[in-house]
Order: sequence, then structure tokens, then C-alpha cells
Amino acid sequence: MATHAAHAAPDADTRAMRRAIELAARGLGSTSPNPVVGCVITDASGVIVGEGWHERAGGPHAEVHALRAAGEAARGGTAYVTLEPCNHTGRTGPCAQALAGAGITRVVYAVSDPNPQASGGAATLRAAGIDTAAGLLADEAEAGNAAWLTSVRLGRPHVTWKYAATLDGRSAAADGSSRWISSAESRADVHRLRAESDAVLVGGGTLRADDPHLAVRGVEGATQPLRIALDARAELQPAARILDDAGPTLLVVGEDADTRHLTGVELLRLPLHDGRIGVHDLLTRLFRRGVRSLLLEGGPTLAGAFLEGGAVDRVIGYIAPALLGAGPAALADAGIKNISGAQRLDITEAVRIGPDLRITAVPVTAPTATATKEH
Ligand SMILES: NC(=O)C1=CN([C@@H]2O[C@H](COP(=O)(O)OP(=O)(O)OC[C@H]3O[C@@H](n4cnc5c(N)ncnc54)[C@H](OP(=O)(O)O)[C@@H]3O)[C@@H](O)[C@H]2O)C=CC1
Ligand SMILES: Nc1c(N[C@@H]2O[C@H](COP(=O)(O)O)[C@@H](O)[C@H]2O)[nH]c(=O)[nH]c1=O
Repeated sequence: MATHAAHAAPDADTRAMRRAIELAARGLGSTSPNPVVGCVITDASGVIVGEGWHERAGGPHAEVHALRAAGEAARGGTAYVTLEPCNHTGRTGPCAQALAGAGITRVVYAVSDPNPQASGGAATLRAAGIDTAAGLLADEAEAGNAAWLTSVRLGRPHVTWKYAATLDGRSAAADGSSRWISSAESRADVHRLRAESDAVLVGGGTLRADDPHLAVRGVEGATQPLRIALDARAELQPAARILDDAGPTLLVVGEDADTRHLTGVELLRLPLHDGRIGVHDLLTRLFRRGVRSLLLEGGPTLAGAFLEGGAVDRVIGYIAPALLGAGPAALADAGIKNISGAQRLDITEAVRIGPDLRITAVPVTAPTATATKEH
């Protein structure tokens, strides 16, 4: 269909879409199970007259906020949207119709909506005679919405494995102590990561060794993610910090576990495979309850199982300038037997956080959807 050249210079389009991507990011952590979406509206002469983003699930979509801000100035204007405008009536009405009704004559969106219930917005816009183009800054918009897009495409939550390690790759000392490997600045950064996630997960080893709290601290306006711990035999003590009232907690136990000593905590009972909870069983159940982004905070054994199951979509390592020489590696066995089986990654970012280095990387080969085979 038509492209952008007729109404504005391409760089004006790019600037407006980049702004829409920035706006979308403001919704991270509060829109799930919906995507983050940003929208910029320019009037007929190309001046920005409205901005909006999807702020929270159940609230108005980005386009609706931006149209409200633009008012009559939207007539004859262009809408820049990070995701294809929706075509369905959910908790709010279809955005494609709202844009047409407001007199928008051109729509530029970055990424097509993979959700079968909401897609078709572009066709509706075109049928209404609106000049509609897709794909502008698609890679940037896709990265900004990676968690939601991955989860809708794969039918499981997007998984970020985060760890802290010394420069020699140790995640704990020989005696098991690991607090703290990374700096206070890095740990504050982790709280921001938690705030952007729907759920935070630790394995049984970490649960027993660290008595983790997993709450978000020091992030203004943050929504507390669901705290999840694996505890196959329900060994957790009622005084554990994860059970306090800082936020919701889900304890994942074996289907036959004796949980009589644990009252007031939500339990998810799953079958055990060789005494272990199946990674994909767990992910499927979490997806069904609306978890779209999961922060896996270790430990090394569980991270190995996730990697082996093809269920790590992003790795964030906080590398501290310290050496231990002994102690567990950041990642335990992931079923990789030889160098040709190494999980290769692309580094997407490397930044200093206080004295540490934060490295973000994504697998070179695409991770897998939910699988029936468990390890
Ligand atoms: N530096 C860092 O970033 C971090 C360091 N740590 C450190 O790591 C150590 C703990 O790690 P680790 O001992 O590896 O334990 P993990 O936290 O990785 O937990 C592993 C345990 O999780 C349970 N589990 C259930 N299902 C699975 C599955 N499918 N695959 C694997 N495990 C499963 C099992 O416990 P169960 O017996 O209940 O079935 C298993 O023993 C501590 O010393 C801690 O301080 C931990 C987190 C982060
Ligand atoms: N040791 C270590 C981390 N460990 C992780 O943080 C959890 C503790 O969280 P909380 O109890 O909420 O403070 C712990 O169980 C483990 O998952 N994280 C880091 O950023 N840096 C570190 O050096």
C-alpha cells in the first residue's frame, strides 16, 4: 500500500516513530498481559498535536490517549503507532475505528499485531480509505516490546535470566555465600528490572540458601511482580521472607507435596520429572495466568535447566570486578557436551553500572515455544 513520502519527509516520520517508541516504554511493567504501545499524532501540517501510551491493562490504548490529547487537530493528520492498531473490542473499543472516526488520514505503524484476536487493524484502516504503512523502525519497536511479542508468538512468558558473577564467572563463593557479588548500584538496577517484569523466579537451591525477598524496592510507582519459587517437596518455612506481605507469592511444589504447614500462600502443584518441576509445564501454566515476562534470578542449576529447555530469551549478567577462584559457576549443566553445542549469544548492550559491567545478550538461535518433552 501507500508509503509515507506524500505527506512528510521520511526523517520527520522517523522522529515521530522514535518518540512513540519512547512513550511505549513508559508502560513497561504495568500493561501485562497487554503489550506496551506508544502513539504520536501529527496534524495535517506535520506538527505533533497528541501523544499517548498504553499505561495499564484495562485502561485506554495508546491511540485513544493520543487522540484525546489531539482533539480536533487530529483531522487530516497522521498517527504513528508502535504496534498495528487493534481491530477488536476488548476492555476498550477498536483503535482502528477510533483513528478513522477522528479523521486521521494516514497511519504509520512499526510492528504487526501477532495476536489473532486483535490483528486486522491495518485492513480496517485501508478499507476506510486511510493511507496505511507498516514497518517503520520495526526492529526498535520490536525490541521495546520483546517480552510481549515473544510470549504471544511462543505461547509462554519471555524469560530473562539475570545473574551476578565475578570476573572469573563465579556466582557464589566456595562456602555458598554470594551476598553480595555485585555492587549496590547494580542491585538497584535489578530492582528496576524486577519492576519491569510480571514475575520473578528462583529455584529451590536459592530459596534455601538465600531466603530471598524478591520484592521491588526503591522504584517509584513500581508494580510488585509475582514472586515465584520452586520448592518440589514444600520445604519452605512459614517465616521465609518471600512469604511476607510485600507482594503476591506463588510456591511451585510437586503434585504430592505435603503443604499442611504452609497456609495463606498460593500453591501451584505440578508433576515431577526425576524429582524436578518441568520448565515448560511451569511456563505454560504461568502464561495461562497472564505472565508475559519472567525474570529468572537463578540459581545456576535452574538457569541450566531453562537454557537446556530453550527457554532463555535474554541474558543480563552483572559482572563484578572481583575474583573468587572457587565456587559455583554462574551457569550449571545445560546439557551442552561439546564446544560446537555452545549457546552463542549476540551482545546487545554493555554498560558500566557503578564499578560493575552489565552485559545484555540474546541467543543467536531463536529459543523454543512450549514443548511437551521435559528434562
Ligand atoms: N550470583 C547470583 O546471581 C546468584 C547466586 N545464587 C547462588 O546460587 C546458589 C544456589 O543455586 P543452586 O544450588 O544452583 O540452586 P537453584 O536456585 O538453581 O535451584 C535448583 C533447585 O531448584 C529445584 N528445581 C525444580 N525444578 C527444577 C528444574 N527443572 N531444574 C533445576 N532445578 C529445579 C530443585 O530443588 P528442589 O530440591 O526443591 O526440587 C533444584 O535443586 C546459592 O549459593 C545462591 O547464593 C543464586 C541466585 C543468583
Ligand atoms: N548474589 C547476588 C544476587 N542474588 C540474587 O538476588 C536474590 C536476593 O534478592 P533480595 O533478597 O530481594 O535482595 C538472591 O536470592 C539471588 O536470586 N543478585 C544480585 O544482583 N547480585 C548479587 O550479588
